[in-house]
Amino acid sequence: MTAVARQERAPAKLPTAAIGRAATLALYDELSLAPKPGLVTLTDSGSHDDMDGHTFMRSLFALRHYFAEIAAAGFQGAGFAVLERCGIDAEARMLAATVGINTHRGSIFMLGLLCASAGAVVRERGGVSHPAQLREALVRCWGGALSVRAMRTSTLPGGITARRHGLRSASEEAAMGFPVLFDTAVPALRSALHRGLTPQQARLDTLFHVMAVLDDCNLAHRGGLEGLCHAQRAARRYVEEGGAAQPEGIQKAKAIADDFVLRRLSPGGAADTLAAACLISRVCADL
Ligand SMILES: CC(C)(COP(=O)(O)OP(=O)(O)OC[C@H]1O[C@@H](n2cnc3c(N)ncnc32)[C@H](O[C@H]2O[C@H](COP(=O)(O)OP(=O)(O)OP(=O)(O)O)[C@@H](O)[C@H]2O)[C@@H]1O)[C@@H](O)C(=O)NCCC(=O)NCCS
Ligand SMILES: Nc1ncnc2[nH]cnc12
Repeated sequence: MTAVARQERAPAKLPTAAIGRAATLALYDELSLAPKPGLVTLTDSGSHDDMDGHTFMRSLFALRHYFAEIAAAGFQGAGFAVLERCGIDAEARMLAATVGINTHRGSIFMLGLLCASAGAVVRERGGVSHPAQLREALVRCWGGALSVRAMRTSTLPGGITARRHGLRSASEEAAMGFPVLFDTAVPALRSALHRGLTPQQARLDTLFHVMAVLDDCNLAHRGGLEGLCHAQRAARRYVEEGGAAQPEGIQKAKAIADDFVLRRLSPGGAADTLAAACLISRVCADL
């Protein structure tokens, strides 16, 4: 399709229930991707000894109404406190479903904010045509509150790790309008799909692009700065060598996955960012 034709395409009418469904499917897109370095897939637990594919499926099922609810809140122009309440309640449902295991806390936050942003764009325009509209709505509607929130002292592992090492936390990424998501993950996914990679290859390629640049607090929490730098170097090399499109793309990804398991590394923040890019590809008429 030409650029002009793309510009002229009207976004399809998108109800908030469809945004919620897209988020649930995006979490499944991420979970079902294999191989994945250190992360849980449907068939292996990666670097985790307390969760597997079933734990994630239970969590995903428990979250399915949350994403539609928070999209509806965004559609209604709700303030940040309402979104935060929805997120906290969803986190409680996740922990009940997984018996206390943190499967999706980062996704509840990140995909929740994106669903709310999609709801706001749908109210204003009827549908979402371009990823930039989501970023603009996020910053305009809740950017101020997110910046205030990012200055609070977190007592959670990710926040503590970010402070200790001077990294950009999940809250700070959100306050800045998710730069890694919009400037790295979405362009990587778009480019891979346009080059004709399969959806699985495109997601794998995107995951590595994200790992190469994200201050992933899960990696630093488990492996210190050394673990984070090791993972970023491995991802950069993989991308420079041709990523998932190279003939040995899957084998090399498997070798990196084995290395991460030996080191107990798990890029949970990159996994959330991949799921968020998959959500955007599902709700935007033009990716
Ligand atoms: C704002 C919150 C997200 C709090 O964040 P904070 O940074 O204070 O602390 P954590 O909750 O510990 O970390 C945030 C999670 O975000 C993911 N993440 C990590 N780095 C980044 C990054 N640079 N950018 C974006 N996202 C990032 C990551 O989530 C994923 O990993 C988790 C699983 O990993 P695992 O290794 O098993 O983790 P643990 O159990 O913690 O440790 P172990 O002992 O096992 O090693 C999983 O959650 C993934 O999704 C970080 O975990 C937020 O908590 C908050 O305020 N929530 C309530 C409000 C809300 O959700 N509102 C929504 C709308 S406003
Ligand atoms: N598949 C996965 N494995 C481990 N942590 C994650 N956080 C988000 N998705 C994950």
